[in-house]
Amino acid sequence: MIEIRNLTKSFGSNLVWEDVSFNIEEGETVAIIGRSGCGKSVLVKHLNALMYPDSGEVIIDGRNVFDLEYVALRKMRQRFGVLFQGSALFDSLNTFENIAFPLEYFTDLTEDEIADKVEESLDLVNLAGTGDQSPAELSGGMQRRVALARATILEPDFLIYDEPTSGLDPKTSEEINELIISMAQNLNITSIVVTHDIHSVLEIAERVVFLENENLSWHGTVDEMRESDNEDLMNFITASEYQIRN
Ligand SMILES: Nc1ncnc2c1ncn2[C@@H]1O[C@H](COP(=O)(O)OP(=O)(O)OP(=O)(O)O)[C@@H](O)[C@H]1O
Repeated sequence: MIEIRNLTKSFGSNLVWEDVSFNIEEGETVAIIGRSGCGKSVLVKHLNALMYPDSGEVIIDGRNVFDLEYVALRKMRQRFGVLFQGSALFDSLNTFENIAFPLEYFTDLTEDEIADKVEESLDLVNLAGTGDQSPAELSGGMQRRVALARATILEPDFLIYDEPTSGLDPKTSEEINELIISMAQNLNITSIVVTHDIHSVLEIAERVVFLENENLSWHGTVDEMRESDNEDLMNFITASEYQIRN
């Protein structure tokens, strides 16, 4: 479990949010939603201490990540995978090499062991046989799947998705949503998804955290969100032009 306790963050005089507290339970998928610039990316960067708060704690397995020293911090960060916005693949490496990269860098596995793992991972994201293609040869959806294979190759406990469906057409977004669900189930990953895409939230998330006006304005289950009378939340959802009430 990840416990976020009373986090406050500002950059100079720009207060991003204050006193944010919520828990992320093991194995669940939590969506972090809110308007552009409300501090979603800044929040997830605190989970693995890529950013430090003004005050507050993030507790993983009983320890505050902001108190960890070099070796423990490195170990903790390796428990996180990140799917970056826009995939962020290395253009000069082919699909196989992109996925193998974390294994080459962080493990002592042999070339054969790495090859086996990469093939397995390609299979899991339905891209078997594409190892020698370059990112430029792949569609946007396929690139996202390669990035997902790379983000999960070290078998992380936690996976952060930064806008996983942005820039994709509805059908491809649907495929990515299904993959996020199957990754969570097959690899028993705890998923944290930053998104504007309410349709995606309804598909993949169990719980929702909504940031607004420098605060955690609302959080609850997806079912509770459908019934919520929180005005800011409803305005945000309405603005996304997606009807969640049938
Ligand atoms: N490294 C930084 N230094 C100074 N200010 C920053 C830094 N990173 C983010 N900010 C500011 O923090 C605020 C929140 O940014 P953040 O990127 O977390 O928003 P977001 O909700 O993820 O937005 P979007 O949906 O557009 O990606 C913004 O005002 C941004 O300018």
